Amino acid sequence: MGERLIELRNVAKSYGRVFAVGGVNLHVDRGEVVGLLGDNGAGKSTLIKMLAGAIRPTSGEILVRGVPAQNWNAARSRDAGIETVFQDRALCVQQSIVRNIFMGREITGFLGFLDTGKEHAEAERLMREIGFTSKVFTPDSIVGQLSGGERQGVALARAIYNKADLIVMDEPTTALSLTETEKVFRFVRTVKAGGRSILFIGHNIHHVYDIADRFVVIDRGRVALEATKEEVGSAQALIDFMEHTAHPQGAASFDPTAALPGASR
Ligand SMILES: Nc1ncnc2c1ncn2[C@@H]1O[C@H](COP(=O)(O)OP(=O)(O)OP(=O)(O)O)[C@@H](O)[C@H]1O
Repeated sequence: MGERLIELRNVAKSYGRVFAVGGVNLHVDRGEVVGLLGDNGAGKSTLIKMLAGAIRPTSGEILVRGVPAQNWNAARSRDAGIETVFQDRALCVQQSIVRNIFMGREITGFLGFLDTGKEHAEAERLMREIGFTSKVFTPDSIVGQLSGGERQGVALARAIYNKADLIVMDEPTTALSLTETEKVFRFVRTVKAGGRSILFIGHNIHHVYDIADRFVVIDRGRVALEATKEEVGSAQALIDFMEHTAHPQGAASFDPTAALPGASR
């Protein structure tokens, strides 16, 4: 098992009397891809916002490499090597690829002036590293002219430039074509091969099953299942489990281990 990069321990978040997340344990180790699944409103976004330091847990602990984090916020999350690629990808569509990659962390040279030559060379290196190359676009191409999958590439290049150890991808394949989804998968595999970790949030269970090593299913703010791919055995078993958790009357008589060949819990 790789180093424990991040751990949420018994973390809860409430808004007034509404519990968005109630007492969740979740961890990501180095070099693994964890799939985070759950219905609409299950609490996935709340969890990743807490990881990103965008919101604070109401209770519970966040541990970074085994050490409890103090005063957790967005800057500390970034410093801890966590980058979140949100659903809208938070890119400036009127700007070039190179400007988007280095936004807020520009490469400067003598007297603090922007070193555009170095930025271009570094952008090309990053794009090669994640297999994001093309005869059509260059680092100067405008992001608004790129496809959804290519925009994901820009967001990932930025995360890699920022030396993220954990990249949180919020529904990265939603609204992508098959070819583009395959590109995103290729990025994920390259990132993993480089020893980084991914937390992959998705609604398409087949996509998440294909790419993840371990799965965490959230249901109404709680962990309904945590299992490795080996334990789960098939995408269909995961679908069956999720259908039962979404229908509580079925869940009462549903034994997840029966639906998950090889499951140990
Ligand atoms: N700022 C907020 N104020 C009040 N309730 C909130 C707030 N943010 C989230 N919630 C509630 O918390 C619950 C979990 O929401 P969350 O957005 O985390 O779910 P999700 O799993 O990401 O859903 P989706 O897949 O639809 O994006 C929902 O019931 C939601 O209405």
